[in-house]
Amino acid sequence: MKNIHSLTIDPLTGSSFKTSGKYNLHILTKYQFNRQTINMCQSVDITIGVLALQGAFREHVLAIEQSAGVKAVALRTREDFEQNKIDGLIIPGGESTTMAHIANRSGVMDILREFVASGKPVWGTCAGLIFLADKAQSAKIGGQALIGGLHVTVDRNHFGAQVHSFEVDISVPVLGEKPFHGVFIRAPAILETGEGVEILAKHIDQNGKEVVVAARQGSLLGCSFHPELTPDNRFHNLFVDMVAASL
Ligand SMILES: NC(=O)CC[C@H](N)C(=O)O
Repeated sequence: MKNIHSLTIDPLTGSSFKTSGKYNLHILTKYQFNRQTINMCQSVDITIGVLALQGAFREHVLAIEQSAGVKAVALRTREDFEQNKIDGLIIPGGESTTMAHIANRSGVMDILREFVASGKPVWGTCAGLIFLADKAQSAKIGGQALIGGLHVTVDRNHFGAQVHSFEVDISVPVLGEKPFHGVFIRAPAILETGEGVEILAKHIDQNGKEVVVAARQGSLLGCSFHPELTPDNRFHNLFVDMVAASL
């Protein structure tokens, strides 16, 4: 059989590129196409910052650095933000009230708000989702500072206290057909979504109510659970694709 090359067509733009191998017509989802584009462009030089004030930031750094051509940097201080040109930012799980307290005390809060306003991709997981939300219910007495930007109302600890933490496979169509294993630890839920918010995943809560557990709004991504605590890198790949597409 003559040696021919694969022809991969992006279903959205119709553009195509050759890959080594045989001419077989692959129709990829936009997500898969981006993935292959990123993989092909190994020289893509992306730096993703992970807010490291508190919480599960190390796990995000490790997960991000499994993506070819992507560097992750832990950010704590104003100087860290000033000394690193970052293309995207992850706000990890932990305790949103603590993060807000430290961010305010260290002068990082306004940098975070400026970064969100810049339009560069930002991903909040669990406490990070709360931090990114415009509104938070069940906030601490006296209220807690939020970065804002994601037009949602979240309910802190929606699924209960630590002892009610759970793991469950959920459907996240944007990642493909295979369910994603969600690790919910004193997790929030999104109760209201505003303009421009795309719902990516839902879950039935302990009261039988369907709540949103993952959403995207332009360059902002949020989820109630902890993808960094699973070996499944699809959520991190989705975020890397968002960052790559924004460059
Ligand atoms: N795992 C987590 O990030 C928990 C979030 C925490 N319950 C909060 O309200 O900030």
